[in-house]
Amino acid sequence: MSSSRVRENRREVRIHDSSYELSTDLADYIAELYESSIKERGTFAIAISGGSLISLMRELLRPAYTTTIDWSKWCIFWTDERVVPKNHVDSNYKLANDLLLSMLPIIPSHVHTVKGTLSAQEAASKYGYVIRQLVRTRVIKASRSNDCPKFDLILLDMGVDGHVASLFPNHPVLEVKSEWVTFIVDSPEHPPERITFTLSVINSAANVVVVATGEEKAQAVRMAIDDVGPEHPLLPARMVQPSKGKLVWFLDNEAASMLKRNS
Ligand SMILES: O=C1O[C@H](COP(=O)(O)O)[C@@H](O)[C@H](O)[C@H]1O
Repeated sequence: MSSSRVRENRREVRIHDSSYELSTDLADYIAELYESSIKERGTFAIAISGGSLISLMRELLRPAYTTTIDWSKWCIFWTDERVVPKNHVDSNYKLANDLLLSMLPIIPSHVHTVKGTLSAQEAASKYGYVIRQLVRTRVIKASRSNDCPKFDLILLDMGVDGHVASLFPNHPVLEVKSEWVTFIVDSPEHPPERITFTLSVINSAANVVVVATGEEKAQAVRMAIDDVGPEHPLLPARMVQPSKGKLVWFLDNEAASMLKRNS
């Protein structure tokens, strides 16, 4: 059992030998951030993504966490959602609910889902409004340097092409700075209609985690972390650079296999 960590400024890269070790470390890290948020302000505002992240988070279902965490303090949001009904197989909410949330005593009104029955534009605007209200009532902190929400933790799962949330490489959505939540109707990956946090919101968080596992993600991990490939300047994973917060990458050996420090 081994793992390695490289820290520089406010970025850390954790590389694990197995997905079991990765998920254990991830659960410990989430629990640590939960504790410090509770001490600081009594609430934990966490935004989750879809994809393989959710299976990796299932370590939180172990009694070590279920019995020690006060789940009533958790407020859950989505970094992105596909514009489909909540019971649709493509729904990020359904994935998280089926594999994780339904097994935890989280207060239903603290689970802030996206209305997938509206148009993408309406769903994004409504979700932005919900977040605005919760910033006003201090459920979510506000950033001091801009007017953005400052989530206690944003959990991203990087796709093979280097996308995070529903921010895709070289897509005009990467330029949206004035909105907190925006929408796309031409996602390169199915389904086409999605809503997503903008980079402004992601980079205003107090803590951001990016998870990537598997050899097929190694190239994008290299481009994002080693900052190579100037031919792809608009790689979303590389654009995740919290302005004041901390960024931690959680990788397995396969995803880390092309990193400079690994060769
Ligand atoms: O479409 C999406 O994909 C990513 C990554 O998914 P994976 O299957 O490559 O792990 C996900 O994090 C994002 O939230 C989602 O909407």
